[in-house]
Amino acid sequence: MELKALILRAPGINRDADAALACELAGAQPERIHVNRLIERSIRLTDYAMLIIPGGFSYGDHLGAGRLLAVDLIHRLGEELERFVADGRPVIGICNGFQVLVKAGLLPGPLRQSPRVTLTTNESQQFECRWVQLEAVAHSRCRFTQGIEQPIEVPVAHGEGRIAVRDEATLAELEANGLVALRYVGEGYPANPNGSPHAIAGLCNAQGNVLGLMPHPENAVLPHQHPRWTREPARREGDGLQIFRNAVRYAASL
Ligand SMILES: NC(=O)CC[C@H](N)C(=O)O
Repeated sequence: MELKALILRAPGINRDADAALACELAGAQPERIHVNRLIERSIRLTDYAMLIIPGGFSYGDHLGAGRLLAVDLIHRLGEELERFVADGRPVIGICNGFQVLVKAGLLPGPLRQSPRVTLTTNESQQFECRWVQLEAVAHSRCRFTQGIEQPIEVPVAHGEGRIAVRDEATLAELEANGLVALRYVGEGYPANPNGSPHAIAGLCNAQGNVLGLMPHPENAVLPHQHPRWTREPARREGDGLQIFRNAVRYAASL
């Protein structure tokens, strides 16, 4: 069965082709769709099995990374998106896409509750661009990190990747409810590139079907994307592909 993945495009989004390749390698059929096509209803979100919001600099990161695209999503596509999520369909926001999901209130959710989590400027006060190690949190509710038992290597490239929470209780709640999906491996900077508390790299919603992460698994799908691919034993594929494969498998099971 053909499983269609909607890869959202918007002004300034620039990793849509990478996300499309990752979906294709994972067995889905990606379509890169501009947000305006959804807003004018010439294309329906509900015709797709999964949604990917890729990385980039949507609307030039004005008013804070992800903020303006989040406004589009809440105010012009809110109901459709809410239904999509409630139906349990996979939504993955990568880097700028994660920022969009958080600023739209879809992560950690529930939508329309006053936001207690945001993403803000890296502690280093600079854009961080390098490969990092990630671990999947064992007891997380996330559907797409299941079975990832070894640390994985993927790149990061962001200026506003630090999780900020309203209070300690919020952080404790994220942990206790299994909403922390991924962490950076290693103590402090530079292993944790942005200074997020508890080294959080990715969050999911309570249903586990919405994942947002700062690193870029879509740029770690082919063996030769890895920086040591000529020096280390042959890799069959990039570590990031597991996340997309899990999402496709889960979407197919719905
Ligand atoms: N690669 C990205 O998606 C970057 C996200 C955002 N523009 C930032 O700098 O934080």
